[in-house]
Amino acid sequence: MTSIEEVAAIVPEEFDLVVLGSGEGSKFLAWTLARQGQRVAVVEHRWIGGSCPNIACLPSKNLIHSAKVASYFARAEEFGIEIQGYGINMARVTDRKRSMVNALVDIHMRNFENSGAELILGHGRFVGPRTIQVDLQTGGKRLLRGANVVIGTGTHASLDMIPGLAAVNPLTHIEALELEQVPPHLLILGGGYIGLEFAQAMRRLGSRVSVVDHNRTLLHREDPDVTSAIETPFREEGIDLILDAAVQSVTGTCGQAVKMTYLQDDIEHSVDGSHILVALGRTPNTRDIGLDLAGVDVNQRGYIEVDEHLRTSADGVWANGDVTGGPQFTHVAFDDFRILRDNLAGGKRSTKGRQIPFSLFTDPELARIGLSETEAKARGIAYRLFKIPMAADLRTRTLSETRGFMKALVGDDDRILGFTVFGVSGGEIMSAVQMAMIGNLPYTAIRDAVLAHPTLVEGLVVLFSSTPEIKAAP
Ligand SMILES: Cc1cc2nc3c(=O)[nH]c(=O)nc-3n(C[C@H](O)[C@H](O)[C@H](O)COP(=O)(O)OP(=O)(O)OC[C@H]3O[C@@H](n4cnc5c(N)ncnc54)[C@H](O)[C@@H]3O)c2cc1C
Ligand SMILES: NC(=O)c1ccc[n+]([C@@H]2O[C@H](COP(=O)([O-])OP(=O)(O)OC[C@H]3O[C@@H](n4cnc5c(N)ncnc54)[C@H](O)[C@@H]3O)[C@@H](O)[C@H]2O)c1
Repeated sequence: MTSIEEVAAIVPEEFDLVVLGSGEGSKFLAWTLARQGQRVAVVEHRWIGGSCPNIACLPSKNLIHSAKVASYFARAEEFGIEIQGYGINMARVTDRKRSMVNALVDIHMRNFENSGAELILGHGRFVGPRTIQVDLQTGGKRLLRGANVVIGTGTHASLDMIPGLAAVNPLTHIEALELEQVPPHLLILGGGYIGLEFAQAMRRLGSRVSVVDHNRTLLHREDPDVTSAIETPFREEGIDLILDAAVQSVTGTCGQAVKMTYLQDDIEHSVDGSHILVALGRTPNTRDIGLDLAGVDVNQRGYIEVDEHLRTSADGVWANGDVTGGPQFTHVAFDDFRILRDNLAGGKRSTKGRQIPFSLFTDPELARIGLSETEAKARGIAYRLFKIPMAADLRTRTLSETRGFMKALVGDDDRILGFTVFGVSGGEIMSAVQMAMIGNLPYTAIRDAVLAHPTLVEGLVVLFSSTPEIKAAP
C-alpha cells in the first residue's frame, strides 16, 4: 500500500467531477455532466453500472420471471395445457440472467464512451480533501482530485452478529444469482424484500424453502391486512415461514449441510438445510475509504451524513444513493442524480417531501405509494377507505390471478393520500395511481374516467366506485 507521504508526492489529476462508485445516481450524473463538456472520472471496483443491473434489481427480476414461467408449467392443467412433466435447468436459468446482465454492461460501456466520462476500474479511497487514490485493476495507482466529488459506494449484505453465520460461508443475493443447481433446501435468514423475492422464486424452481425472521409478521411495517395477506401465497406454495424466531446460531457448510438453531417463545428449535441465504438488511460501503481524511462524517450506522441537498460535511463532497441511509431503491438513487445535477449547477433542489413508491416483486406483487393506514392513524389523519378484492378487477379472472386486494385512502378534499395493492402486476397499477397523485387529481377523476376494458388498471374505476368506509382521526 502507498503511504500518505508517497501519495502526497504524486501530483493529482484535476477533474471537474470525480465520482466514487458507478451506481444509478452516480453514472447518470457522470454521463450528463461529461456530455455538457465537463471533465469527469468515475471510479468503479467491481460492478460497471452499480448493483442494480449486475447483482440486484434486474437480475433478481430476471430470475423471478423464470420462476413465474415454472409456476405456469406447474399450473398447466388449470390452463388446459397438457404437458408430459417438466424440469428445471438451473444453469440455463442463470445463463439467461447472465446474458441480460452482459448486454446491460455493454450499454453502460457505450454510455461511458459516448459521453466522454472516463471510467477508471479500480478501488478508490480518499487520501485527502476531494482527493481519491485509485488502486487500478490493471496494477498501479492514479490520484484524482475533483472540484466536486460525489460518493455513491452503495451497501453490501449485513451478516449480523449471529454466532457461526459468517463461518458457514452463507450465500448473499450475489451468489444466489449465480447458482447453477437448485439448492435442495434453502434456509433464508430474513423475511424482508430480498428474502421474500428469493424465497418464492427458488421454491418455484424446485427448492424446499424455509424463511426465518425475528418479527411476528412478514414486512412488519405494513398494515395488518397486508402482512397477513402476504403470508398466504407463501404458505400455499409450501414455503415454511418461521416467524418470531430469535436465531441463536448457525453451523455447517453452506452448499452441503447447515443447521440453524432458534428460540420461539423461549423454546429451542432447529431447522436443517443444504444452503443458507442471508437477507438481513444492508451495511454501507463506507469503511476503509478514507472518509476521515476527506472530512466526511458518517452516522452511528456508518451511513454518510447528508443534508437535504445531498451535501456531506466536507466542502465540495456530495453523496447519493443507498450510502446516504435513505430508502434503498434504484428510483431513489435516480432522483438523487437529478438533485445533484441541479445543485452542482447552483440549484437548491431538495430530497424533502418526495414521495417514494415501492413494489415488491413477489407473486402477487405488493406495491404502495403514499400513506398506509398505520401511518395515517399514527399521524391522526382522517380518511375514507376504498377497498376491493382483486377478483373485482375482471382482468384478474381472465388471468386466473385473483388473489389479493387493493385499497386507497382518500382525504376530505377528495385527494388520494395513499394506495396499496397486493395483486397481479400491482406495481403497474400503483404507478397509475401515483401519476394521478402527482397530478393532484381527485379520486373522482379516476372513478369517472373511461379506461380500456379489460385492463388491470380499469379496476381502479371499480375501486373508486365502491362504498368507502369512513375512518375518523383517532
Ligand atoms: C437483491 C436486490 C434486489 C433489489 N431489487 C430492487 C428493485 O427491484 N427495485 C429497486 O428500486 N431497488 C432494488 N434493490 C435496491 C437497489 O439495488 C439499490 O437501492 C441501488 O442499487 C442503490 O444504488 P447505489 O448507486 O446507491 O449503490 P450501488 O448500485 O450498490 O453502487 C455502488 C457502486 O460502488 C462501487 N464501489 C463501492 N465502493 C467502491 C470503492 N471504494 N471504489 C470503487 N468502487 C466502489 C460498487 O462496486 C458499486 O458498483 C435491490 C437490491 C438488492 C440487493
Ligand atoms: N423490490 C424491491 O424494491 C427490492 C427488492 C430487494 C431489495 N430491495 C432493497 O434492498 C433492501 C435490503 O433488503 P433486505 O431484504 O436485505 O432487507 P429488509 O430490511 O427488507 O429485510 C430484512 C429482514 O430481516 C429481518 N431480520 C433482521 N435481523 C434479523 C435477525 N437477526 N434474525 C432474524 N431476522 C432478522 C428483518 O425483520 C427484516 O424482515 C430493502 O430494504 C430494499 O430497500 C428492494
